[in-house]
Amino acid sequence: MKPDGKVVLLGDMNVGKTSLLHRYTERRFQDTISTVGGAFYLKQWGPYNISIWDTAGREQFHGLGSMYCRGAAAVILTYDVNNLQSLIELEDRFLALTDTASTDCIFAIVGNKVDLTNEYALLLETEEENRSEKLVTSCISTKVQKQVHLDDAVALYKKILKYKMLDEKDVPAAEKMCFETSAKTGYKVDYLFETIFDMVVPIILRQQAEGPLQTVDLTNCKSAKRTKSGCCA
Ligand SMILES: Nc1nc2c(ncn2[C@@H]2O[C@H](COP(=O)(O)OP(=O)(O)OP(=O)(O)O)[C@@H](O)[C@H]2O)c(=O)[nH]1
Ligand SMILES: [Mg+2]
Repeated sequence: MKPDGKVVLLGDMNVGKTSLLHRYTERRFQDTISTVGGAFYLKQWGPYNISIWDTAGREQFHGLGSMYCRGAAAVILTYDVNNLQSLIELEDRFLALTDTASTDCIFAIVGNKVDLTNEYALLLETEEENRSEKLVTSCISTKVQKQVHLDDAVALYKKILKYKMLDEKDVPAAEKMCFETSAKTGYKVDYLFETIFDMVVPIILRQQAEGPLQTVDLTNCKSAKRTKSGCCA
């Protein structure tokens, strides 16, 4: 079955990409091993099949990233809120991989592992339905000061718009596209994926209306060759 649209998880090793996808698809947090290459999961969203690609953050698999991003309708750039370097890497190492994504690709920036921070209890307070969880987490004393703040993610989002030469007026607001999650507790994980799926639907419709041309690179190669020989003749 051919997926209608593609969502790609990118980010440094150990930030929790696989754990986020597991949490969403299997509804639990389990031990992971560092991803080799990449893997995808198919999600039925209304009448559409969306593939979610989990990629490897390790440097040695870096070359594969742009291949996974080809034609992507959304890219989820993931960092660890307790590791500033993981946010810096998104700009330095991962952003360029998204050059192969769809021209109207949506970008989300996700800070994972918020459960480890001392702000977590505060975040939960705003979430009425999580009152019981708050009691459990307040017993844990190993909380740390968050290293990366939402403002840093918002700043990166604005840099991405500049890099892509997009106008803030034409894309979803930075505040809407920067998320903080915990794959461990499930905090905001469904919200993240489902917000993205909803936003991907119009892109799927546009991709389908334009037909397969846009995603088949081979066609572009052929027409480029023809033009070249045309010039020589
Ligand atoms: N406390 C906490 N730990 C997490 C969370 N998400 C992931 N982890 C842990 O962080 C480690 C790395 O998680 P993975 O999901 O394998 O990370 P990844 O981004 O897929 O890493 P690569 O596949 O190497 O790119 C594992 O030990 C997870 O259990 C989270 O939200 N909170
Ligand atoms: Mg992984």
